Amino acid sequence: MSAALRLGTRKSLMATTQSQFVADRLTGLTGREVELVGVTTFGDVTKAHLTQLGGTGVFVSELRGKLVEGAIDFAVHSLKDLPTTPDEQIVIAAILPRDDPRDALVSNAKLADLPPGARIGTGSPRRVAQLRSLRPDLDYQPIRGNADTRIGKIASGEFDGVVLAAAGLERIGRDGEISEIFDVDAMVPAPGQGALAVECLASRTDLIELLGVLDDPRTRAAVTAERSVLAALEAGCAAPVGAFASGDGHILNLTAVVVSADGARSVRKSASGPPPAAMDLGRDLAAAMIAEGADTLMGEQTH
Ligand SMILES: NCc1[nH]cc(CCC(=O)O)c1CC(=O)O
Repeated sequence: MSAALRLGTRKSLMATTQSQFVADRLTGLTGREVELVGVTTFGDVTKAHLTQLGGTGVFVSELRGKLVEGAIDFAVHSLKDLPTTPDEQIVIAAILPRDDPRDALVSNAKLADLPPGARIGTGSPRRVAQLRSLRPDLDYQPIRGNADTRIGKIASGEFDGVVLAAAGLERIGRDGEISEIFDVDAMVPAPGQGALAVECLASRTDLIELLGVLDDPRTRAAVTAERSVLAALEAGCAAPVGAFASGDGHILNLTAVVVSADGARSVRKSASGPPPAAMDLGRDLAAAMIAEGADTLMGEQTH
């Protein structure tokens, strides 16, 4: 009997739910016991806006610190929250089969049926910009807190709707409150949205091999293309950049969009290629978008 593997997790409902899901799956596939270790991150306790903290990467870096200290063996992250710049000490040992990649509106009405001036909570420039191009007449306001806290601000009357990832809402059992799920063409998702990544130390070759049973090559190819767009645009998770890829294992179809803050202008492009060339597909698409002014549009963003 080997000792239980320690899985470090943030303590939010979404984080513990997805960590427990991965733990159960790993135990089911390998027989290895997994023990959850709760970690409080600075991003969980501060009241500052995430865009001011340098994005959701704050949640990631403290769990990586625990890996380096040896306090935990592996960690589960929403891939969307992982910076595209690699950390030499850390590897993504597995990317799980993707859940619903789409954005969803939690409200008592569909977006088209909300009255002019309705207050919509979302702090994501990508969501605000794309929502503005669908409904320029609504009032978009930043919102903080875990998904359950945000949804609570509808009942309290602070907001008429909030926009969140469908996958996250499903994980915390709040998908019943979704009034509309946006088609990926209307609201291009964030790179990596809906996919979970498992990280461990690059030096733990035994563990990397064990965790590899969780990996889904099709999801990995799709999110590699999406994240490659983001990296080539030199953008982070706070940028108004959407990228979504899907494929059948033989061909990968990638669409990416950069939207101006007011939602009025955008650069949007699609390309297809073989899954092993996912990285190049994303990089080349980003280059074509830059040639059409994508970086100028992004340069206009201010917080
Ligand atoms: N930035 C927070 C975050 N990171 C991952 C998800 C959702 C789950 C996922 O995309 O896997 C969320 C919440 C949201 O955007 O609604």
